[in-house]
Amino acid sequence: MNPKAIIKEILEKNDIAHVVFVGCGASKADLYPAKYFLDQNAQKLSVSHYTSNEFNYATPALVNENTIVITASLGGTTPETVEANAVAKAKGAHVVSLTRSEGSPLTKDADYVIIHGFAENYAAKLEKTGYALQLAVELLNQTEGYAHYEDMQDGFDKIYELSQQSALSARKEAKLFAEQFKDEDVIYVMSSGATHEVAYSTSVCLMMEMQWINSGTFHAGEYFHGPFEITDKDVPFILLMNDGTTRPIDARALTFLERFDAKTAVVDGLDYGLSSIIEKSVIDYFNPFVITAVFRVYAEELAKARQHPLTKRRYMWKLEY
Ligand SMILES: N[C@@H]1[C@@H](O)[C@H](O)[C@@H](COP(=O)(O)O)O[C@@H]1O
Repeated sequence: MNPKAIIKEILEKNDIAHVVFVGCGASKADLYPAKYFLDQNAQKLSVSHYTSNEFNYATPALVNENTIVITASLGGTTPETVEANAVAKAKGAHVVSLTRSEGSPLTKDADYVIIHGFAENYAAKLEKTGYALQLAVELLNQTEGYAHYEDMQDGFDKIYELSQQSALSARKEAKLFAEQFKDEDVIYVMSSGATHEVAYSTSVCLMMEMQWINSGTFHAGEYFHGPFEITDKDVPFILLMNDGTTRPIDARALTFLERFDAKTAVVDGLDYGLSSIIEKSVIDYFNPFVITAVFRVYAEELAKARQHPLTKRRYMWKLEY
């Protein structure tokens, strides 16, 4: 079933007052644009976003038959996300799960399953984010109404191709980035708006997990409330810049980084032509797609330059924990 039909069917059963997004690591971060969209646009729906075990151990009181719980797990086996489905179902919530693994444990307690791509190309890696956002848009439109619904549909029609092409065009810049940053012991990552948790997953997954590089991450607005004290010549930062409402937040951070000659890699939605194909009314929500696709190429080049494959682990899938 597609997101529109899923939301329609749920609304035929119950009124929906709450939506809760649940996942771990990149799968948590990939749900963030949908949460951000609803935060920005919903007048009545309440919205929250949890790492799975926080949801399991401290389940919010509002999880009931008037709640949709949207979970995501790429492999469909992350135990705490599988458990989140059981917790949500036991409370009577409507459970929608996003995974690329048909028949995986995650699907057991899910009322609805959406299977997404991943490995096929750079665009496929964005499908999880896209389906979550589509579910959010449908929920808003079918409950409260949403004035820019058509602009969003148009965006969904175009964003995958743009992101794929953007990633393919980024190889040269990515190689430069890799050469410049390959010997760094620590790299800080920041962004704002719907891209805020792309910065988070870039830091915790691509830097720490997949490259074993120390990293910290914070909202670009928070940079001025602590982190900027470590800014100095050649201190390494990655700034994921949005082409949209929160650009002034990112730009303010960039100005400060440049003022003190920090070593700054910028991936900017503006450079990839987002505004030429996406309506201004909804552009904020599509920045994470293009920036995620482009930064994947940066991470691949960093891995090559450091001779540390993105797949290398010492604990994950090797130990019980
Ligand atoms: N690099 C990934 C994480 O980013 C991922 O989110 C987590 C959970 O995996 P899954 O999405 O399969 O639940 O596993 C690894 O850590």
